[in-house]
Amino acid sequence: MWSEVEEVAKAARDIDITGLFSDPTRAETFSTRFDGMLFDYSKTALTVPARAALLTLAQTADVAARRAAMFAGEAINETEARPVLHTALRNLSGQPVMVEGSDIMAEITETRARMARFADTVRQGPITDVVNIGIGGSHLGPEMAVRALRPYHDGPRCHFVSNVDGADIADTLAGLNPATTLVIVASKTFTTIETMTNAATAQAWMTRAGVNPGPQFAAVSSAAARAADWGIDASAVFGFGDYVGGRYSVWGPIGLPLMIAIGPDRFKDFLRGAEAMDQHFQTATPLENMPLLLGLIGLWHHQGLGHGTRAVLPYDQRLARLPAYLQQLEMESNGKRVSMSGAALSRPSGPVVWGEPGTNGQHAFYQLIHQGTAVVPCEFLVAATGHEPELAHHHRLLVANCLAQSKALLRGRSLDEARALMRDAGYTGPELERQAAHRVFPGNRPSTTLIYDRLTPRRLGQIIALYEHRVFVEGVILGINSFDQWGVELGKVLAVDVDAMLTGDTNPTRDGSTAALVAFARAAGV
Ligand SMILES: O=P(O)(O)OC[C@H]1O[C@H](O)[C@H](O)[C@@H](O)[C@@H]1O
Repeated sequence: MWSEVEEVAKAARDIDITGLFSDPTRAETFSTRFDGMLFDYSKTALTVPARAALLTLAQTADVAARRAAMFAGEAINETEARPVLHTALRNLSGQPVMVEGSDIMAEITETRARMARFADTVRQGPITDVVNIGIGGSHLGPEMAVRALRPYHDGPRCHFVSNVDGADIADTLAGLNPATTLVIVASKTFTTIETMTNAATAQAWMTRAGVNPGPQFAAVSSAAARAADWGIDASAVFGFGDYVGGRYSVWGPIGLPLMIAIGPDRFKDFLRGAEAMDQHFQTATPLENMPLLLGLIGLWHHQGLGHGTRAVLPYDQRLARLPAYLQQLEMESNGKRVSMSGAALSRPSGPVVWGEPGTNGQHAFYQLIHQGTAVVPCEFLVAATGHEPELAHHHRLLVANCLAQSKALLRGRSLDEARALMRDAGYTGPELERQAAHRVFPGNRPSTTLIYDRLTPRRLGQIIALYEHRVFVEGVILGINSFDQWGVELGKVLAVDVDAMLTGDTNPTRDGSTAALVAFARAAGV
């Protein structure tokens, strides 16, 4: 299945990407547009035969059948025996979605309507601040989206607490008024130790201030009974089915802080954007299919060409948390070591994903991207226009920097160009040579750019859904289950054991390193 890709990848190592632009239609041939967005992947070493080999790979892995199975509610999350239906949360079409013979849409629609009523009430006051307590999938999505859509906020301020480190909740609650704060406890399982610890601390904070926490606590959870046991009124508990994975859950009740911040109508626009991407993913031809192409390019760079990481570089300060969000989405989904069957993988699974917004990253790690020894495929995202018309000159500079970076990665600077620079600066002889060597940029470094009109709720929905489906495409072709996360379990179990060591309730372990660290922490008064 991979042999053809391996062959074209071998040939691609000698390709000069700039040379590929001697074809004047390259930018058009290696890009695709959809609903206000242009995805340009022409600044990669992909050629027509290489792309064809990747498309064949997708065909052989039967991505289309797996995609149909996902949307149809088959239990494609095989290690947890569950369907994968986050897409149902944004299904506004009126079409049913069946799970084991019954339509789940009525429940989803009813919950969304309840959320909207709740959000409207909260938005009318006297609540001034909302604190979302959750971690992982119950945190990163709403935090990222709330920040991304700041220009659309017309509700109370939203804050997020995730870390079990008391510093997080202490810093967040400092300055908030318990009488006008709503706490949302967001946990799919309602057992996560960080979230339950923070929720109890928030409850005590309110009680200490003489405020009854009862009416000012809401819960978002699949475990409604546990939320009720915890004392949260059933009318303020919003549930979702276990067919929605944590890192795919921003579209439903986990998105409540976003709905409160921007209002139910705009939240619906956010869903509409994702729904449009779902349609596109299912119906667009392979050469126009943005998630399919993004997934194939991911595989091309990591499994094909062996680049170990990829950088996500949003030229958008409001997307500052997108890299963190994508780290969970991509690495928790595709950071696996066995295939669906349980057999060890014969090729690498998902790459390390990292990034920061531009232009900040330029003044930090872009040095390595341009001149380091590792090639880092870069995924740029940028809106053509911002939300501050009076600051349009800032935005133009932002766009210019984004496009300049992909151009610089592509063209680089040759030794001759560097020598000319040094000559102009007055250097001669061996010193000129030495100085010039430091100023060479190898270039020929691949990047893709997603450019869109502006970051509206709809666009954000499209972008997130695009990345979700990209992860799906990569996972199917790698033959792994992108929807479980067994790798996070062991550390949780051991944390309980180590906690008992820290309190002195059990003897230190035979692992000498941990024993020494525990002893140090105890001696310092942990
Ligand atoms: O929503 P919760 O049940 O509290 O889970 C929160 C998070 O913790 C787990 O450890 C998983 O790694 C994440 O996928 C999940 O989103």
